[in-house]
Amino acid sequence: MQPLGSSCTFSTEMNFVLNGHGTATRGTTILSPQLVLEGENITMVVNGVSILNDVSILAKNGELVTIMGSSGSGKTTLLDTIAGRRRPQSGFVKLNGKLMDRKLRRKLGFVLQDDSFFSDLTLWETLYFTSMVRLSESIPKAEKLRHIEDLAEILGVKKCLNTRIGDMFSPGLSGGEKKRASIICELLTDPDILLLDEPTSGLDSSTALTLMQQLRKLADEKNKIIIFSIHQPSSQMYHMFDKLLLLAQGKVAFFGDRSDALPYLEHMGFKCEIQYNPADFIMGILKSDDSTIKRLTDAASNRRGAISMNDFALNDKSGCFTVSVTNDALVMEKRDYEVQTSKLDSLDQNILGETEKWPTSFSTQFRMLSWRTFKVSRGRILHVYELLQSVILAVILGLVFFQIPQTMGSIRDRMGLLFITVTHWTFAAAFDAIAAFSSERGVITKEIKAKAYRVSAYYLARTLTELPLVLTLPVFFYILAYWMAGLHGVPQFFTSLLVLMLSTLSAQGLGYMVGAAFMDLKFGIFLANTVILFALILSGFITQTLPAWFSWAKYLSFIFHPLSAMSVILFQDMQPLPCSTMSTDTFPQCLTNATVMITGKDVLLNAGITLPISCYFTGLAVFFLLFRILGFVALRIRFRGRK
Ligand SMILES: Nc1ncnc2c1ncn2[C@@H]1O[C@H](COP(=O)(O)OP(=O)(O)OP(=O)(O)O)[C@@H](O)[C@H]1O
Repeated sequence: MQPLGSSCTFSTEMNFVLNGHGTATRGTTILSPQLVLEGENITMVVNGVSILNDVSILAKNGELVTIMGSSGSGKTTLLDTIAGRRRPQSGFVKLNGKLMDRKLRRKLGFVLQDDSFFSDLTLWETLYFTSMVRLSESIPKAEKLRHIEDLAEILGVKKCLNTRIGDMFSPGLSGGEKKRASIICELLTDPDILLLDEPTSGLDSSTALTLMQQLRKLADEKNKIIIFSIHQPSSQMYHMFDKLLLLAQGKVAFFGDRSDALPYLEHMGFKCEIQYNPADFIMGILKSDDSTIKRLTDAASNRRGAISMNDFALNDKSGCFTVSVTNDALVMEKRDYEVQTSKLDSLDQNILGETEKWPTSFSTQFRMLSWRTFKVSRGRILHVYELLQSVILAVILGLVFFQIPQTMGSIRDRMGLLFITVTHWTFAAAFDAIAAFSSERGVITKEIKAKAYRVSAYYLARTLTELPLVLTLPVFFYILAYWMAGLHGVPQFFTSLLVLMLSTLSAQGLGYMVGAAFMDLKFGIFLANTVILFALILSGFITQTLPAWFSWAKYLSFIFHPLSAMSVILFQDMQPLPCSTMSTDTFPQCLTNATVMITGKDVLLNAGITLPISCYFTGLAVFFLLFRILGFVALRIRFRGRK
């Protein structure tokens, strides 16, 4: 007798039950496949190396389809291709005969091998965000919350709902709990198809078995298509699978019912002794020498051809069909594929439904992303170390420049204080934004690729939510440093603080731009460092001896504008100061007339600050907007949607 879940689920001898929603459930087994997922002759070549070669796979409702193969055989690449994360050179992925597109991919959940989360969020917060953003707004909130509880219960993580996800620096959930958390994240959206890349890796054998039982239950009770890769399933797990796809060196070595795998391999000369774990036995074969692999993959490929030639597969649309050994089995397969292949085109494509472009509205996405950004960024930007650094640096600066006297000799000191302040917050804000993009890369890439939300909602939520956070420490710093240094004038304090805030936000915008464009921490830091140093050199505060033909370049420095604006604010109304012996180099007029008074205008002219303050504010605003707009463009290009 065929085990439950084999391709004989089509057999009329079995007991079929359709539930009230028209979805077939296994009571329990399906009469006809409502959903058939086909991967058809998929070939993937990267840098001239063939990673997948003419691989086909087919799965129907209620099936657990397992991809096995040694490391590097192409399992992840195949799952990525089915999920639409990678585009094959040739071949297609279809659902009910319809090419998978962005909308159909909504029916699909993908649990990655190394899933990424925000480590500072609790499991509940992670699941809450997912359900609020990825589940339709027509579902009441209470129902979404119940759904979270139910899934947490089913997958055995209810007790750790309030535990932080954690990371290598501050542990939280265990590896197995994280794995189950990522499965719940995907299950929350109730996908018809669930892809899992090595869901049992890193789990102990009993947790792995429990997880497999849960997946089996999902396939049986919720009638889902579940396709996953696995390395070393136990014998007990192996017998839960419906279909097996064996991959070796990117080629199919076998695809068919799990129950047919061992007879087929025996037919090919590999007999599995009764005491062996079949999975270990199969993995052993898949790690054989090149000639054995070639024999297996050629045989699998020829057999497909032979069956086609014999017209067993009829109009085989999938290009993949169960290879069986005995004549009886072939007859059985023929009947299956008659049903399957003839139905692929005629399958009710209405079952695919009209999927909304986005699961939730822009405002919901924005609200939830802001909620999450605030929780995640608050801990990062206002971290106790950052706070300590700001206080210590402000106090040191305040002490070094303590109550600077209003003399000619101190003009340079005051400029130095401004320079240090603006430079420090420029580096801090830019690097923080780059580091944040780099650390979030995994999560947002996964979510945006899954079309969970719009890039614009993410970017807007990110930039607006982080705005007050990123300004908190500079404001705090400036209050301490300004008043300790004795830079007098309340209006001057507030206006110069405004400039510092705008300057910090421009630098953060630069970080967004670089971070979004590259998302590689090392390169991002290198690039931002180079740009900031270049801007500093051009700012006119390090050297004033730029060649005349190059003097315009200072306007391209986003640091020149805030430094100039702050200088205007602090020096233009300065009390005129008499020349001193130290000022003759700086102010030549002191040479000719020692009684001349140096005004704030002289100081500014001497520093090359000649324009009205409004021009510097305009320059600042231009950089503030430009960096942010370019950041958005970079992000859009990075996540340009596939149709
Ligand atoms: N972008 C890429 N550039 C070059 N080679 C790649 C690329 N992506 C995958 N490969 C190669 O393709 C092969 C298949 O990779 P894949 O990750 O699909 O294997 P796998 O079977 O999932 O392995 P594992 O079990 O170790 O996760 C590997 O040899 C890998 O190095």
